[in-house]
Amino acid sequence: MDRAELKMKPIILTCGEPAGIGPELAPKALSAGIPYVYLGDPAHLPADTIWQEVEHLSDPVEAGVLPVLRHDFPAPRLPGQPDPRNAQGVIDVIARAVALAISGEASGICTLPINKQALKAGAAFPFPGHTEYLAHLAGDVDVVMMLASTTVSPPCRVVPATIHLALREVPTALTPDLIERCIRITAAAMSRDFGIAHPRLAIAGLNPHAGEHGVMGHEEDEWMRALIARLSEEGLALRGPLPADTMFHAPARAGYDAAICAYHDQALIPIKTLDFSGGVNVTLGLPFIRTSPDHGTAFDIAGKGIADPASTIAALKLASEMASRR
Ligand SMILES: NC(=O)C1=CN([C@@H]2O[C@H](COP(=O)(O)OP(=O)(O)OC[C@H]3O[C@@H](n4cnc5c(N)ncnc54)[C@H](O)[C@@H]3O)[C@@H](O)[C@H]2O)C=CC1
Ligand SMILES: NCC(=O)COP(=O)(O)O
Repeated sequence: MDRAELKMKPIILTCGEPAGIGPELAPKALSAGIPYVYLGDPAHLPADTIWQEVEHLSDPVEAGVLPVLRHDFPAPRLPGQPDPRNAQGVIDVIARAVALAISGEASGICTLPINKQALKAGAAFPFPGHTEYLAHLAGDVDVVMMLASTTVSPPCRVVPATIHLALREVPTALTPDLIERCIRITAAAMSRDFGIAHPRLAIAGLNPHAGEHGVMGHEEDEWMRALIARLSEEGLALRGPLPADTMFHAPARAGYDAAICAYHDQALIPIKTLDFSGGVNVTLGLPFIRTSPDHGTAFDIAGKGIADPASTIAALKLASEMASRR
């Protein structure tokens, strides 16, 4: 651990869905050597977890011990089977973590996965995911979701312009205004949080072959090219619209720092294929730092003790790097 990390305020690691693998990943990630405090119910942690309750985030805890800021839940943890009674607790933990980050007590938050369906069923959660809920908690700010690789070179960083949206709704939701906001937020965050002074962004087309000049779709010719040209004149380093199928292999990735994609799977398939265990989900545009592992609740393996903490460790490390840059 370097001096900056030693002095850094801890990151809050939110428990996420108790029935998922989150509570198993929390103690496993201690090996990263990053200061963090788990916010959740200690009764949900695996029985062999060595943990200590802290009242304040700055309370000292010995190495190898998981510091826990207690948040009691009404129901026990049944791996793989979310209990609707716990849904509101999951939501409240995220809000509590955000308050700690906004107040400056924590240097950022790293969220363990939630199960969108369980939160909707158990607490009528009105948001499709963390990203939208965090934007709301921060005062309805404009944010974008980025998934960033940490172990492949050249790096793979992708931004889905539309996020948790049915595919049939994408063409209507994908507007020049939306892509422009994604470009501006991403470019600013690449400079501020990733240390890339003049970020190069690639913009994927919506259609196969980026429309092939109207043969397979019209959005690229109707407005995407004009938007990219206008923003390029301002000095932004942009390329596109590019055919999405040929923009993610290594030589192509060497030509840009982040890709703005039209929809969820166009962005997430390449990164989860290239770097599932090292991928990190980052919300750009928030007034505080938020990262997350790139995977979900993995109910199929919850309780088996086999969940891989690599993505959580990568998420904690990235949050710590971002915090030291700020
Ligand atoms: N940031 C978040 O809160 C996220 C939440 N989700 C939610 O998670 C739920 C389940 O989503 P799925 O699409 O099934 O994706 P998933 O990532 O939970 O699981 C996909 C496959 O990957 C495996 N896997 C995932 N993480 C792993 C790990 N750390 N170690 C070993 N194997 C791992 C699982 O066992 C499963 O076979 C959904 O409700 C989804 O919305 C999904 C992605 C991110
Ligand atoms: N597929 C990515 C995902 O579901 C992450 O969503 P969020 O909870 O971070 O908004």
